[in-house]
Amino acid sequence: MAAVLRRGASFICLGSSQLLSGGCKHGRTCILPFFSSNNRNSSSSSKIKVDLDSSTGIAVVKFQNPPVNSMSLDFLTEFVISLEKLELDKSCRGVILTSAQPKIFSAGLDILEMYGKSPEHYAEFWKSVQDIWLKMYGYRKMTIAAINGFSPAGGCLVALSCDYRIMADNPRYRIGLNETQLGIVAPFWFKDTMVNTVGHRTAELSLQFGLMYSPSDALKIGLVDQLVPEENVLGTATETMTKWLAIPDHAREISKSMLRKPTVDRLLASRDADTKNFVNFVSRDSIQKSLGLYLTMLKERKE
Ligand SMILES: CCCCC/C=C\C/C=C\C=C\CC(=O)SCCNC(=O)CCNC(=O)[C@H](O)C(C)(C)COP(=O)(O)OP(=O)(O)OC[C@H]1O[C@@H](n2cnc3c(N)ncnc32)[C@H](O)[C@@H]1OP(=O)(O)O
Repeated sequence: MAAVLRRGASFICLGSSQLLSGGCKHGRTCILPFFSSNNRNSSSSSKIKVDLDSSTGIAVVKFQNPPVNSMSLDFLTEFVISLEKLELDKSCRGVILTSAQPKIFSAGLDILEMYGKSPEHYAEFWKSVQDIWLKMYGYRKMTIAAINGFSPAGGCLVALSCDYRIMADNPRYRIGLNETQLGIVAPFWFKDTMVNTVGHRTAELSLQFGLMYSPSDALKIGLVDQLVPEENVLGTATETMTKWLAIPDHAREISKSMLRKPTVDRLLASRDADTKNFVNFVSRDSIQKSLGLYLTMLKERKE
């Protein structure tokens, strides 16, 4: 089991062979955070970097999983633990998600986690995908996606699960739920998240074609809320967060919950069936073949 080590203002999770303290979620052992007295608390595990400024209440969570921030099981586990920790931290009021990788927000789910593995592995992976969406879509604190690069499929879902989306105005970037182009199907909660953001008709076109939108088209359909020059993405996200934080937390939080809880509850009511569906679907020979061809296509593009 991969170790999650957070140094400085942080906590440490280790595999079961290195037990150090009481249990935490995800079957890992955690030493809970120790914060220094200054206003900035930084922590960096291998794939997620967290920088919390407790004087403003704003945390920046950076994806750092080169080359493309694909969401592997380890990435998702570290990501959900970071969000949980920030949700419990009273000095944090809002979270900005962005990427430490140039030109890529996230390439979405790690296709290698869905290819050539056992049914048990697919189930474990899918539960971690559900976990991150449930955490993000129902997150109590304000969230902004600062989308500084390509954002297909799972990357788009993460952005859609935030309260506000700011994207770099670079015409080369793309964002969208492109699952059908890989020969797979976005599950109902990906679809619900898209419908809740862009409306039913746009989602029909978007999901069936697996459309990837340029930043200006994404703005037109309401998939993102704002475009800014690439170098201003994080700065604008911080300014925007400051404006949102002028709203009393409890009022914003209850409003968000009223709007999103029914969507979250749909998955909570059928998590096991959804996992079984995924495992059956992804284990099919035809789906494995599609994913294999897509991986080959990604590699051959470079040659
Ligand atoms: C009815 C029942 C329904 C039940 C539900 C069933 C199924 C639902 C299933 C799944 C839902 C999945 C959602 C997803 O997120 S799938 C992932 C979709 N992602 C993509 O399509 C993105 C693919 N990648 C790209 O387009 C480009 O890589 C990108 C534009 C992001 C970056 O381009 P760039 O040129 O910079 O980099 P590359 O050279 O292409 O890539 C470098 C390296 O990384 C590998 N790679 C890229 N993306 C992924 C990925 N998502 N997973 C794993 N690996 C990835 C790529 O192959 C290169 O590898 P290498 O050649 O260096 O070894």
